[in-house]
Amino acid sequence: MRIIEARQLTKSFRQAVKEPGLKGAAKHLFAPRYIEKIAVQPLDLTVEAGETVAYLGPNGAGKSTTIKMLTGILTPSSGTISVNGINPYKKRMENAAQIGAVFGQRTQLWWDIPILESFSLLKDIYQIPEAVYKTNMNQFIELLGMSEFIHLSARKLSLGQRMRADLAASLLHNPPILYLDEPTIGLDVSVKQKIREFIKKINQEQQTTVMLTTHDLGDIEDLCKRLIIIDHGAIIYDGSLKDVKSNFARERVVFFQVASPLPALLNQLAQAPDIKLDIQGELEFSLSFDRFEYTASEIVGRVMKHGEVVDFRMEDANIEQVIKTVYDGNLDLKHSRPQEGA
Ligand SMILES: Nc1ncnc2c1ncn2[C@@H]1O[C@H](COP(=O)(O)OP(=O)(O)OP(=O)(O)O)[C@@H](O)[C@H]1O
Repeated sequence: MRIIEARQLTKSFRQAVKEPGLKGAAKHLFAPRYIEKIAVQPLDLTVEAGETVAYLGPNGAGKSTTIKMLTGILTPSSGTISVNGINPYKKRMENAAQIGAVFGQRTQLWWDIPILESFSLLKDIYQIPEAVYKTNMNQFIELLGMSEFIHLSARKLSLGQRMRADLAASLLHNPPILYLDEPTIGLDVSVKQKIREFIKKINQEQQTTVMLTTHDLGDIEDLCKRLIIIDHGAIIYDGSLKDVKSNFARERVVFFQVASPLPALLNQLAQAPDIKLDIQGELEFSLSFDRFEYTASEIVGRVMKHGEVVDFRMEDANIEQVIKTVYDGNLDLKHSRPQEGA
């Protein structure tokens, strides 16, 4: 079942153009100038119930704007959205009842009252039946290890404790959809693990649909079967973590062991601008190259023309580098192509 469906969704903002300094501010006051910033281009997005999706992209790509439209905080400039059959910006209250959301720095807990009382207020706001509330509370306190801080106010909690309390708060009303913004940022390894296990359990047991933004490869590997990458407001990739590597990992390294030194070849390669030579020993060296420019067999063939190759092995850029490239905004789409053979 399709739980989130957006068609040709766009969002533009009017941004003020101001010259720097006092003079610029004064000029803007009398003759304001604006440009239209397209944050989201016509975007089609479908998420099935029970999926866990990582929504990634560099700063300013349009992630928050999309999520804000899905949660009903922002009205789209054009296009349609249906979240569990509801138009989120027209029926904001109804939409709020069916989603949970944890947005990084902002908390939905009351700063100065004990967590337990915040939960109790949320129970009233969402009109959660007593039995559901009790079951969820007990389960969340245990799974997220919250018993030692449940009587403290949000103000007194560490970041990891507050994140756990926020996560629990967002799920008290059993929403079928959960939006998470950087759920493990700044947390230590054991808290990260707890949070990931909790999200996984909720997803598996209750079929909660999860959509999250994260810089953490561990979150993606542990939780998300599907990745959507957005850049300049448009979706540039939608698929698995494994396939993102074959689409975007550019660097490939081949390590060689040769029977005798190959000075002519090495001299020639040292001058090639697009192949990087790294000498490890008299008979061992590696060549790094762009796999969208060369195939590994071309590289191995070149070396074999000059002498006997005893052994060679290949390494691709790791997935961590690919995710870093996503966030640096350096994915080269022109050259991206499906997985090639060696
Ligand atoms: N309220 C606003 N007014 C004007 N421009 C905005 C507004 N909100 C977002 N933008 C612009 O829209 C573009 C997309 O921003 P958005 O916050 O969606 O990106 P993002 O992918 O979430 O980035 P980040 O990872 O930095 O949070 C940016 O160029 C941003 O400057």
